[in-house]
Amino acid sequence: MTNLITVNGVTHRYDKHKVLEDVSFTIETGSFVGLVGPNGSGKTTIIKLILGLEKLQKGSIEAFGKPIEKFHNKGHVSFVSQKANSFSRGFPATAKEVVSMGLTSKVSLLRPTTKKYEYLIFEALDRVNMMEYANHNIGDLSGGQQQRIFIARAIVNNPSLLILDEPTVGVDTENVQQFYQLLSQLNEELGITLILVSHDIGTITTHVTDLLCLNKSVHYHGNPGDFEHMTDEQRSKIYGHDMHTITHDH
Ligand SMILES: Nc1ncnc2c1ncn2[C@@H]1O[C@H](COP(=O)(O)OP(=O)(O)OP(=O)(O)O)[C@@H](O)[C@H]1O
Repeated sequence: MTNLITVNGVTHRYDKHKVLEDVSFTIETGSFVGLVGPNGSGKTTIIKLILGLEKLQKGSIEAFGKPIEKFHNKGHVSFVSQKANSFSRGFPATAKEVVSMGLTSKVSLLRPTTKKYEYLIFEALDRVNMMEYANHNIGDLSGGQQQRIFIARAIVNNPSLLILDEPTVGVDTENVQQFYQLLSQLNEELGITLILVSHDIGTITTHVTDLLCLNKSVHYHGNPGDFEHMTDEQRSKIYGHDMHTITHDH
């Protein structure tokens, strides 16, 4: 397997507050990585650095074999944030239109959608089992259905890497398992490498291929099965209350 992302010795501060310290890890092509850690442990910060949304201060990051400073994301990397599913009822866009926004680099919103792009939009809707909701208003859908539409928007460009930040926030508990199954399908059938940022360490270990525990530094990176077989004491050393060393102030 090749490395899609290589993070090497990254340290990051907000003013004097050090939130990441000497963080190194690799994300292999085709893997499904669960990035977990307590509140304020630096998960969003490392994602922002990988996405080039935060300037690198110390260390290096390579994406697709290029230094992050020189990597131009032309649809290779897609991102779904936890805030994606906050559309209010009656928001004036259909599910189909929301998915088409994922194609904006290829197609102007002002031009009528061509047949080729329609096909891509319906293919993405089909992937997330939301074809029948194509013409529904996004605001009328449930949190879980909206999140599926945002996944469709994120995959319509055929990305190699999909990063999801707490995507199950707002998804009903009974639909969370189905949601994780959908992510596994995207990983296994479409070969999309996934990074799933989550607090939900108990549930995700059964779905991901790699577990990455971050709390300012990397506390565990490896097989989720090995992590599951550890004693509570071992786990809590890696991911427990004694790891809440960083205050959460946002
Ligand atoms: N732009 C910012 N300016 C100052 N401090 C920040 C900024 N963004 C994050 N922080 C602080 O940096 C620390 C790490 O935040 P980050 O959002 O990366 O953690 P997280 O693990 O994603 O947290 P959560 O799980 O709560 O989303 C926190 O203490 C946070 O308050």
